[in-house]
Formats: sequence, C-alpha cells, structure tokens
Amino acid sequence: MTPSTFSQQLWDAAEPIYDAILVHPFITGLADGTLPRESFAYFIVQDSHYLRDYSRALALTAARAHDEDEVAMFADHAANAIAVERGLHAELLGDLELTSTDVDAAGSGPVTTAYMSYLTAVCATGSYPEAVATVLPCYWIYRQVGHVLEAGSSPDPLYARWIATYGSAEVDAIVDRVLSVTDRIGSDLGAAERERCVRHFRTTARYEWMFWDAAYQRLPWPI
Ligand SMILES: Cc1ncc(CN)c(N)n1
Repeated sequence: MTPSTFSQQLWDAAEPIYDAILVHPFITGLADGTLPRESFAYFIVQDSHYLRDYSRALALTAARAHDEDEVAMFADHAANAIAVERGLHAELLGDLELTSTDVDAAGSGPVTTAYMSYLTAVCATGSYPEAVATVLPCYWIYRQVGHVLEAGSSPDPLYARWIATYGSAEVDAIVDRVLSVTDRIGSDLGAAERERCVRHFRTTARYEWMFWDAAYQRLPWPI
C-alpha cells in the first residue's frame, strides 16, 4: 500500500531500525533500571557533544527554508528546544558527578563523530527537504521511545527523569510541528529527491541505534 503521507513513507523505511532500538539492551535497561551507570554516563557525555552539532545542523536547516515560519521554527529549535535538553544534561551530569571539563576531556567518540559529520554534511550541502529528512529521526525516534518507556518509567530516578523529558507533552508539540512541515514539503517532491530523503532518514535512524549501542558498549576509538 502507498503510504498516505511523506512522514509515513519515511517512517516505513526505518521501521525495522526503530523496532531494533526498542529491544536494544540500552533501552530495556533504562526501563528496568539495569543499564550500567557507566553506559548512561558515556551516553550523556557523548550526547552533550552531539547536541552542540545538532544545534548547528538545525540552524543550517533554518537557513535553507523558504517559508518564514519554518525558518523561525528551526532557528527557534536550534536555540531553545536544544536548551531544554542541555538543561537536562546539566542536571544529569551533576548527578553523575561529571563536569563540563570531563565532557571536553572525553571528546567525541567514533559514532558521535560520524553521526555529527553526516548531519553537518547533508544540512550544509543538501536541499532543504534533505536537511529536514536528516534531522527528523533525532526528534521523532526520541519522542516515540519516550512514549513507549513512559508507561512503565524506570525504578532508577535518573533514568526516570530522562524518560519523562522525552515522553512530555512539550516534546510532542515540537515533533508534531516538524512532522507537519515534513508532510508539506513531501507534497511536491520529485522521485529522485524523495529517494534521497528516504536514504538520509534511514541513515540517521541507523545512527540513532548506533549511538545507543556505542553507549551500551562504551565504545572507544579503536586506535
Ligand atoms: C543522539 C541523539 N538523538 C536524538 C536526541 C533527541 N533530540 C538526542 N538528544 N541525542
């Protein structure tokens, strides 16, 4: 069956990746509290690096938009939506007894660097629809994971706080708005550009799985 909307077409292309995310031990460990603290700390440190470049990728996406409301939305997300996540990180880093010096000293790991580089390259050199498709898994997958985990939360208060942020109504409203922009863009895309968007969406959805997997393993640079 042909997907009814562009966002549905993108989601369908990445659904097996999302299904694999839901059963990854990082995610099941957040939910049942068995995730090792060291893996969560690796994740928060790497995510602090990631958000720096994600914010830039959103600013590049804003610069590529033609519709004034969409320029304003992505620019606002680059500044403010990210600020909510930074606030969460600051609290969690404090609880993990880590500082911004520790974040800088750790540097960005192999998967973080690869994901950030891909985001930056597409948002800097691709079209506006390609940029939107590339940044979308970050918004959408976290919202979905937040909702799934929210039902049972976590016995671990740190993990419960993380879950509550991504399962919140505030995140819902942000993601719904981005999805409606995605569907508007998709209504007049040619086949070749549509295919490029699907490829970018699937690639960054894969990076989302890899990001959690790297944290679970506390993956170092091999050399
Ligand atoms: C790697 C990653 N992906 C998504 C999100 C949610 N904005 C995040 N904080 N970090």
